[in-house]
Amino acid sequence: GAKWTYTGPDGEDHWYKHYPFCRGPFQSPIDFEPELLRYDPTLVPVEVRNYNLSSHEQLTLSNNGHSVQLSLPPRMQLSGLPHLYSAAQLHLHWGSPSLPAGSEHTVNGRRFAAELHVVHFNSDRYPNISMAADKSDGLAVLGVLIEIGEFNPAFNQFLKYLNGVKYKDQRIQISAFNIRGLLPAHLNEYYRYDGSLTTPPCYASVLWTVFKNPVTISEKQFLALATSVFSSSQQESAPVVLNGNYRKPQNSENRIVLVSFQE
Ligand SMILES: NS(=O)(=O)c1c(F)c(F)c(S(=O)(=O)CCO)c(N[C@H]2CCCc3ccccc32)c1F
Ligand SMILES: [Zn+2]
Repeated sequence: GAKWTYTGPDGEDHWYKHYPFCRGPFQSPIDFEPELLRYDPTLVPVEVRNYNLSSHEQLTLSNNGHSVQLSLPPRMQLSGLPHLYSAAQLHLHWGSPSLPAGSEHTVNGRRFAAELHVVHFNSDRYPNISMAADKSDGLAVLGVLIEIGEFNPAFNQFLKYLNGVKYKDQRIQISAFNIRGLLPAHLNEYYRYDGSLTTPPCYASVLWTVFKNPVTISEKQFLALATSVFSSSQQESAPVVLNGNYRKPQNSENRIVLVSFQE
């Protein structure tokens, strides 16, 4: 597809020119402002299956020029949602050293340092993510808000390999690890709403679950993420550092955000 970036002439305000859905309804991310929240006692804790991958297994870590992503096996599944969803990949959005606030979702206007997304597709209905990506009931993404604090050994299981994917289109095989360790301790408190991919093609195909409780990574881990990878390929003369790769909050259009917790 057409190239897109987070700033400049191909930045988010221009995405709609090649990707019309980016100007459509139900766009993500949004700001979780108090007036939109509605407690829903039927929201059960998210259940993850087979997230504890064996270190004998290998995963592909890659730099797609927009984020660093880790491929995930479809036997990793989500239950407790309207359908069974199988994992496809995880990736991150983060800020920059000068502006260490790069989460996509914000809470009452507060932007966190970074945000992890674990992308799943509706495996009750679709054979793979490509067939599911543009269907209204196609995807379910788990969002984990990240703030700077204690060192996080789980994130280091893939952050330690960033120098192997410095440039766009680089990919390496890494040892798998327990992906559950990247999520907050408790999966019972979350925001739930119908939204979209936060990158082109912006399909309104995502059931979002953003956990209320952030996780931490250390300042050093954040700086490694914010300074180690480039959106440019190795061949290009001028390296362009990849950071600030978050879309700004979209119009919530009076959408209700269900919450599984009471203040
Ligand atoms: N924030 S977000 O909305 O979760 C989100 C991203 F931000 C993001 F960059 C990606 S991407 O890395 O694939 C770059 C462009 O789509 C995805 N890809 C998903 C959805 C699109 C189809 C597809 C196919 C295979 C694997 C993953 C995906 C994405 F879902
Ligand atoms: Zn994302």
